[in-house]
Amino acid sequence: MNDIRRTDIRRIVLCGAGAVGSTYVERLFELDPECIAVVARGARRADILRNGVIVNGRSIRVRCLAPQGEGEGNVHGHGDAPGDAPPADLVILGVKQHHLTAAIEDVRPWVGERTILVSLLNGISSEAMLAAAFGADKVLHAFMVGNDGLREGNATRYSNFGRLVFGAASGDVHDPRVTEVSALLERARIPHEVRADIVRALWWKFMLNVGVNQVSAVLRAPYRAFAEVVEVQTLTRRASLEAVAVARCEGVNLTNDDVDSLFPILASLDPNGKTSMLQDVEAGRKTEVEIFAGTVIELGQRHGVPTPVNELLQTMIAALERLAGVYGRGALATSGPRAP
Ligand SMILES: NC(=O)C1=CN([C@@H]2O[C@H](COP(=O)(O)OP(=O)(O)OC[C@H]3O[C@@H](n4cnc5c(N)ncnc54)[C@H](OP(=O)(O)O)[C@@H]3O)[C@@H](O)[C@H]2O)C=CC1
Ligand SMILES: CC(C)(CO)C(=O)C(=O)O
Repeated sequence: MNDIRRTDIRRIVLCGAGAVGSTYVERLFELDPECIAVVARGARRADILRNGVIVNGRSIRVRCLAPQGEGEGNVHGHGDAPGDAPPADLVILGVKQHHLTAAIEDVRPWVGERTILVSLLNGISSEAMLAAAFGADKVLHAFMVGNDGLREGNATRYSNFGRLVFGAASGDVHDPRVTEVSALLERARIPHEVRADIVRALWWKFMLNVGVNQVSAVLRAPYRAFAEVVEVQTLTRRASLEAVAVARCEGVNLTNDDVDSLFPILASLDPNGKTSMLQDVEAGRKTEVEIFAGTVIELGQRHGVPTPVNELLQTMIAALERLAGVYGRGALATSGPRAP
């Protein structure tokens, strides 16, 4: 399928150095400061140029590339403009879903014929968006599991890196792109797992996020609550079971046992850590509810499957977003979890 001659991955461009993306910047910069650069414009770019990417209290002075329209007359001066560099061997996307369309345009100058694209985004749609923009032959399917990154302002803290689960949609674990990315992750000490059933695995992560992220957001529940509070578990199960039901209608063989498998994963995370969606709610940011409840509801309508729990969660999360807009994020802040 892929007749382009492949060599080691040496040039990596990352767009979206937040809770998850910044942990890749950290590991890749440790491997070789020259191999990794981030792409950012405007205030994000100014912040990275001024402070670096901050992970576990350390400022990483990673190179910051300027997207199209940003380099020319750039007040900060020392970034690289799109024309300056050859295409990347690997482009990693670490933005939220609602920023993906803009991020795709921002990384476009660094995508060449042999570039591989990997999305760290949750949900089941980012790979299709990348494939539509750049061609399916460039995209590997991927997701993160077991990481507990917490972003405060522009700094990220984590205690568990987690692992990148990835593979080719074809299921070929010997696909040259898979082999190349595996070799890079090995060198950079980034835990990873190659899966032949990556499409099903991606849906499994989607099912997890539909339950865990949304319930955490409406109940302000840190990870420990999923082990300690039976009602939190019940609500999570009910939301995730609706994702299982629509997945099965789409020909993806998730089962009710898959829902049980998500709880041990949460038990391995920082007990006081928070899902990305709870972090968004507390920071007064837009959430990714459209790719979780929104997708379950849409697929439910298509297949005649009732999705009442996700409908309620969607309404509650939309209300939280509007409340933050109307009253300010202070009205929604919590003082953090209390130990039992
Ligand atoms: N946090 C977690 O534990 C996990 C998150 N995920 C998934 O990973 C994805 C990212 O989540 P997370 O890391 O939490 O999100 P964050 O909001 O912490 O990070 C996203 C980063 O991308 C930046 N960004 C957005 N658009 C651009 C752009 N065009 N150019 C450059 N930078 C940009 C944002 O800047 P700004 O803040 O200024 O908008 C922010 O720094 C989501 O899909 C999430 O569901 C998956 C597994 C775990
Ligand atoms: C699994 C979990 C909850 C943490 O890694 C996640 O994917 C998220 O916070 O978005």
